Amino acid sequence: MAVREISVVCAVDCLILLISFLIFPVQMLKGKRVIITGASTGIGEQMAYHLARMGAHVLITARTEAKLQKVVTRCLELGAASAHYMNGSMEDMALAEDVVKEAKQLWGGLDMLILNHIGYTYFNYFDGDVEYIRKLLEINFLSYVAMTVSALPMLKESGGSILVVSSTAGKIGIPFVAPYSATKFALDGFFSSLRQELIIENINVSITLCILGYIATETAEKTVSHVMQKPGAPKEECALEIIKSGALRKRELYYPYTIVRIALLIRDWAPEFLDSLTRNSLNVENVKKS
Ligand SMILES: NC(=O)C1=CN([C@@H]2O[C@H](COP(=O)(O)OP(=O)(O)OC[C@H]3O[C@@H](n4cnc5c(N)ncnc54)[C@H](OP(=O)(O)O)[C@@H]3O)[C@@H](O)[C@H]2O)C=CC1
Ligand SMILES: C[C@H](CCC(=O)O)[C@H]1CC[C@H]2[C@@H]3C(=O)C[C@@H]4C[C@H](O)CC[C@]4(C)[C@H]3CC[C@]12C
Repeated sequence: MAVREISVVCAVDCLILLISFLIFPVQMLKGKRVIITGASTGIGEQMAYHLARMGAHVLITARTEAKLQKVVTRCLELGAASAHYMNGSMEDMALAEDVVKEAKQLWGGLDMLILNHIGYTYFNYFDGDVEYIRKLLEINFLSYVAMTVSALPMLKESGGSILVVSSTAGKIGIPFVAPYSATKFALDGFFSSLRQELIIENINVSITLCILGYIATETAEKTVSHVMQKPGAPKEECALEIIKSGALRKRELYYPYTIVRIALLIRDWAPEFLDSLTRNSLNVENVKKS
């Protein structure tokens, strides 16, 4: 991409960030009751910290209790109105429902449900393991549906928001992530259809689908840095953009905006060209069949 294009892209990004900052008063989240799943590390952890700084009540989930305890402690230091955790695997649909019950127990209601966790994801040629796909669908998709079903009554009462964290791999065909991509495409199908039904029924619950490019989290860098030709985007800024898009009840978030938005535009007008661009954006020679 020539220098001129890069400067235009950066200028557009800066303008978008400036506008969204100007129209997003941080006090919007003060006192709000928020569940964040997958918040022991990565983007989820950063979302918990941003919400804490905004004075929200947070209930965070993941499997690793020790990490959750540290995040809760940090959230309280940062100014959270309250901070609690529940640990367990989202393979267990009962846990998905119990987290929502805990929010009702703690707060008597819920304002924002942030569905963010994912199960172990490899970055390699699909190995034919159908059982792995079944398990990943349970963790990355069905648990999101189960939590939504449990949370909807409280969200209808509060006029709240559902934030679904997805990926460009949930909108376009990217090699080496077939099982993961299937779970993210499923999220788009289910939540985009549910959003239509909520509008038809005049139910004031927003659904924001967050389409993310490569983000510099520890897990992602460990998994793909050897294949990526550019560094990931900052997880802290990504987390803030997710929260802002949900608070402003946006239909979809694209982050990094320009990269993801251009990819989706090319997808609709020249899909084969995008497929070629995507393959060329990776050091595919570094992906060794396991
Ligand atoms: N990083 C990136 O490049 C991109 C990320 N995204 C999306 O952003 C979201 C967050 O990604 P990222 O921060 O990188 O992920 P991380 O791997 O950093 O964090 C994943 C979180 O999910 C938890 N988790 C893992 N397995 C389970 C399980 N079985 N049950 C419950 N919780 C579980 C982890 O904690 P624990 O292990 O303790 O359970 C952790 O808190 C995901 O939805 C991902 O698809 C989208 C595009 C790009
Ligand atoms: C390579 C993709 C970016 C293509 C581009 O040119 O922008 C990345 C976009 C989404 C990434 C995957 C993702 O959604 C998160 C997964 C998180 C796991 O921890 C492992 C890494 C991911 C499979 C990650 C891999 C790079 C992307 C496909």
